[in-house]
Amino acid sequence: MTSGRVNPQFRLEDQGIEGLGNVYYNFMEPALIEEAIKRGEGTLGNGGAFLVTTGKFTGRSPKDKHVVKTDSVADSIWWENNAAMSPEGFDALYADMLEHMKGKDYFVQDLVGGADPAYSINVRMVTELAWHNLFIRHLLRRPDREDLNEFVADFTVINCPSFQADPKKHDCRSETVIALNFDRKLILIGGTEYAGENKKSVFTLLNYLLPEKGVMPMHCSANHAVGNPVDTAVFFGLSGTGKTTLSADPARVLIGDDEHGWSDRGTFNFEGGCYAKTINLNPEAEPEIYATTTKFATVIENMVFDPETKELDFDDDSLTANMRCAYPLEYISNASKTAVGGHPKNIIMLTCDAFGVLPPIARLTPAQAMYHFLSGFTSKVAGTERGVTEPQPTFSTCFGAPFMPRRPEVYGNLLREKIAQHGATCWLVNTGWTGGAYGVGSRMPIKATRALLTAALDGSLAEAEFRKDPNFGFDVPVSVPGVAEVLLDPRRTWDDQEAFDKQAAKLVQMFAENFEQYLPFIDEDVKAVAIG
Ligand SMILES: Nc1ncnc2c1ncn2[C@@H]1O[C@H](COP(=O)(O)OP(=O)(O)O)[C@@H](O)[C@H]1O
Ligand SMILES: C=C(OP(=O)(O)O)C(=O)O
Ligand SMILES: [Mn+2]
Repeated sequence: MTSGRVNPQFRLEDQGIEGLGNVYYNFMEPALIEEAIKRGEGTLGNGGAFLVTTGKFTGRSPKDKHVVKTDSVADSIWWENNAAMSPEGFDALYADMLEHMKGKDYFVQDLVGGADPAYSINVRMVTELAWHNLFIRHLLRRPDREDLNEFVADFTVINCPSFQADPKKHDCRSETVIALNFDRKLILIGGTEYAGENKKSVFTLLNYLLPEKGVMPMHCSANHAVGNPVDTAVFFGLSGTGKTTLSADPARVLIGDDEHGWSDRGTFNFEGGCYAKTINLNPEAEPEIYATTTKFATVIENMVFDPETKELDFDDDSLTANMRCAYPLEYISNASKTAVGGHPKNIIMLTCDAFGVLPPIARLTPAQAMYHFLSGFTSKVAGTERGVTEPQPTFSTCFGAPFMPRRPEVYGNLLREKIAQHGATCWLVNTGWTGGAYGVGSRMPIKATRALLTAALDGSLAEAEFRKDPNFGFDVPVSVPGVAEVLLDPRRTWDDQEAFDKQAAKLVQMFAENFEQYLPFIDEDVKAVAIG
């Protein structure tokens, strides 16, 4: 039996996917929740939120993600960063997955990635879980209902958590698999229930496709000034650095919280929703995101709650530190209706420095911006990736290495050209530790980060007095209204200043060692600002 709305010429059977049980096409939120509850996938929460747990996998499995090594992509994929799968392995994987799917019910959402129609792709998401269908309906962009009658997918994603891959037969690493095949226009996901794999696999796809069209794909959030989309800011950052938190600024219009493109026409969100961390979510510091946790159909993933009152416990990380809520963009009251913005006037590179060495804000020259973009220094926070249980320093190039199929210089050069063309001002913002490293100091207060960002974005910070940082060579403001002066100089926040100097020297050394790999590819002016 099939139900729902679908292009009669583009059913799963037309794609060669046959023999399934019931197929539910493009169900809307209430019907998806009914189906999910019927199947015991989760329970209803306050305000009609939907509460789920995901079992063993509560974060991404980057090591289980593979790109299929077909002739057409063999020369353009950065294989040192993307595990290969043979075309034969993929064909066997696909055949076995289709066999496994036989007789089972599936949910289909026909969606769009990219708010600018000039650069968007149609994505069909086929999911075993009704709530995954709800999740991805929030996260990607929903076409008008009437347009579904003509929808044809450019790419299809099949997500089947109950399927277990066979490393020998399928040329993968474990029973969990995420396999991207650019020739077959297919992404197969098996053996994990973590919802983030759905959205990040589409992101990876766009990161491959868009550079060929001259569009810079970015792991960043974005917002613009009220009434003035030309005044756009983007916030690059690896998971946990504050993209979602800091872009939801009540004084600005939210374009999106995670993935954007920068074309000759300006910036555009790839997505139509947000995926926020809820650990220690505080209604005073983050009221907009907090409010979404009791809105209809918001997906609450891996949060502990009181079975009687369904009150969520924001401090209980016993299931994972990576507990999340997923909601459509419009649940943030000041979100953009179009999800597009201008050319970024300001580019913020967020880092979460668990060493407590980097200043809370620094102004970067274009060459320094390129240096930090390629370096991508931050700490992985607990939970988002399997096996990470406390902050772990890492260099994740382009602030998103797990999602970058091409070589870093492809993205670096594109960004460089666009910064030069549009004269964007670049900043490095540390949302990590102050007053000592992780274990001694504490996380930068959100209020201070917000005040610094406000000053950077409204132009007042440009007027401040700056000092040159002795370790990194960038400009650091000496004082900013509304922020304790001592915070601006990390060395002064440490009790033991010699210990700071040692830690700083160690970090400079780490930067230098990591950057060696980029030296053959970069311009002289970037080489000149390379530290260490
Ligand atoms: N100074 C700060 N700036 C931004 N986030 C902070 C800060 N201090 C603590 N946090 C917390 O860090 C986390 C940042 O996560 P999030 O915004 O979801 O990052 P991302 O979207 O980049 O993955 C949130 O849980 C937020 O409450
Ligand atoms: C969903 C994710 O993104 P982020 O933490 O950047 O919001 C993720 O990394 O799994
Ligand atoms: Mn985020």
